Amino acid sequence: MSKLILAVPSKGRLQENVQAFFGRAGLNFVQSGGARDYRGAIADVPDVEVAYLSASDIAGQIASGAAHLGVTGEDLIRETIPDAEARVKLLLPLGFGYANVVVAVPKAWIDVSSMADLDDVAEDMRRRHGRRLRVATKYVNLTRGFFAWKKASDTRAAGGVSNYRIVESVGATEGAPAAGSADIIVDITTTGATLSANGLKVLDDGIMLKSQAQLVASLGADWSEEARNAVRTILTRIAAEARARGVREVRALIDTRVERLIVELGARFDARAPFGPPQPGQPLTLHAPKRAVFDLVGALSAAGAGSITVSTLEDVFEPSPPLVEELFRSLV
Ligand SMILES: Nc1ncnc2c1ncn2[C@@H]1O[C@H](COP(=O)(O)OP(=O)(O)OP(=O)(O)O)[C@@H](O)[C@H]1O
Ligand SMILES: O=P(O)(O)OC[C@H]1O[C@H](OP(=O)(O)OP(=O)(O)O)[C@H](O)[C@@H]1O
Ligand SMILES: [Mg+2]
Repeated sequence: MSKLILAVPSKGRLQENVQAFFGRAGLNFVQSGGARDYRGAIADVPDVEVAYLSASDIAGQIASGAAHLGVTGEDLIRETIPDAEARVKLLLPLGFGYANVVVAVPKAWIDVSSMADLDDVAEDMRRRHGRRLRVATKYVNLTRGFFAWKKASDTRAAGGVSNYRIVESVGATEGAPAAGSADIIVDITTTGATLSANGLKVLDDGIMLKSQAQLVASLGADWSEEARNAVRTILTRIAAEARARGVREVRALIDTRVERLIVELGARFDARAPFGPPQPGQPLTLHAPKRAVFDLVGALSAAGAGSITVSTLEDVFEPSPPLVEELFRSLV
């Protein structure tokens, strides 16, 4: 019997958000031992082992199949797993951990603002000084891919950045140009404060990836019966919470031709009547996308509704949530 391994960040900027995200879905982590125990469980969901790891280790464990399910940054997934499409399934973007992976050069390079300009600089260095442009980064694979892609898609015959070499950097990458160990960098940024403090600027077309935290599943893990049941429970709760966040419940007392009205409101506002037409004298219950709520209220008023209430919901359980179905389809 093999449990579902759920890998979550043990530290860093994603950790708190991840705990809160699972908490909202009614999935509460319990640590089995003391705070130094890096394994845990989820209260009331059997057959789950929670593994507390660093954000970059999570990408590796999902790739290898050591973990079934995890949360980490898309930047780390794309960097660590070259054939990501074949090995992992990105299930849900989580709306936190936003950051861009960017190409940044010294602000002092005033006439360099695009990748094409950068290529000119690189070419110049090679011709005049016989050396290659040095790029400090920990995103080695993403950088190689982006620089080659730029080359392929550039309309100029000699476009792209070809004459460069990567200087691997594990920390304080932004300091590399000032320290003289590289000419430019590729790194992750959110506010841009660190780049700015180091006298660097992002190239206009230098955004390589817009990243955020993702819920990901491993396609290569051992998907035992227990693991499948556990993931179904977890994803069903997550889907119910996510669905609830996007809709509002609208209730209104309507006395005429409710069936036709339901069809019409469905077409106009994507509103649904999860419990069908009400008994006479009872209010109609609709679920509608948050953004359509006030238009829907207007339409209900126009149709003669008396009082109308709008409420938020905690969870909306659907018979077979797409999140669950999609994962099971790709596991086969
Ligand atoms: N401003 C940011 N800088 C860096 N990472 C960010 C930022 N905002 C969100 N992230 C996301 O958080 C992930 C993990 O970053 P974090 O700094 O929390 O990990 P870490 O604890 O530093 O890990 P490691 O020790 O392996 O570097 C990043 O890969 C990225 O997806
Ligand atoms: O654009 P900003 O908002 O300034 O954020 C970007 C900085 O934050 C991250 O470092 P972090 O604080 O995670 O430290 P680390 O290098 O130890 O991971 C990242 O590596 C950048 O250095
Ligand atoms: Mg960090």
